[in-house]
Amino acid sequence: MNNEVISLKNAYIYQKESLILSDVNFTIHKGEFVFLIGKTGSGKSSLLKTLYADLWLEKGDGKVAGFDLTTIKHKQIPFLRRKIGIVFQDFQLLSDRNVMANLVFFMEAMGWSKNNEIVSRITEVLDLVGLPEVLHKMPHQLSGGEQQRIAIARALLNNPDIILADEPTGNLDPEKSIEILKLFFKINEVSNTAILMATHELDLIERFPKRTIFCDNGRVDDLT
Ligand SMILES: Nc1ncnc2c1ncn2[C@@H]1O[C@H](COP(=O)(O)OP(=O)(O)OP(=O)(O)O)[C@@H](O)[C@H]1O
Repeated sequence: MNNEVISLKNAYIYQKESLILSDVNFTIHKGEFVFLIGKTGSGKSSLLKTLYADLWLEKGDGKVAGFDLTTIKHKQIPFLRRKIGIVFQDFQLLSDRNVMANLVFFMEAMGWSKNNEIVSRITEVLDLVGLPEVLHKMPHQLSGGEQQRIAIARALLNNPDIILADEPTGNLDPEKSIEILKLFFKINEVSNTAILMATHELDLIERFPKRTIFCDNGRVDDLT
């Protein structure tokens, strides 16, 4: 059985006409945890955006969760996104509604319709991120670390094949960053979801060594 969730072969990553990364080659399998490191501006976000089809893969081959990035049609992108959980640095919760309404909004957009299934999945993911009691809180009533946990819960709702996390600890202090990283390790272990986490915080990687892919000078090296 092919258990690849990401595969890039001779891929070239562009932002409009600018070539950002050349000849990118790596594969990530189901259940792997991988760091994506590189300085600011080295192309980590551009690479992740290509993986969730926010940028087109114009040259080379790429597959994510069974979708071919070179031939994917616009109308298939929501189906690709259902197989990927995306976590951003700035959490991106809807500030005008509570945690429950944030998660319900996302699930309805993703096609969930049965109330009992929605409620039971929300309970499961909030338990998994260690925040079962915050359903009725507004985002501004939560700390940064808690908001990021809710964003991670949201990313887990569809039981994705992989989570793509773009600097998820970038807005958090060192102690909270480690808590979030440990939460990703737990999710990776418990649900066997692959995780690709972009960071420029080398101290995190030194402390918790894992497979690491490195963006530098327009190239990507698999350091493992
Ligand atoms: N929307 C855009 N249009 C044109 N160029 C862009 C765009 N977004 C990013 N770039 C350029 O692409 C290059 C890579 O940026 P990218 O954001 O992918 O790097 P990064 O490693 O994620 O950095 P950071 O950690 O600061 O987000 C940079 O030179 C940046 O200026």
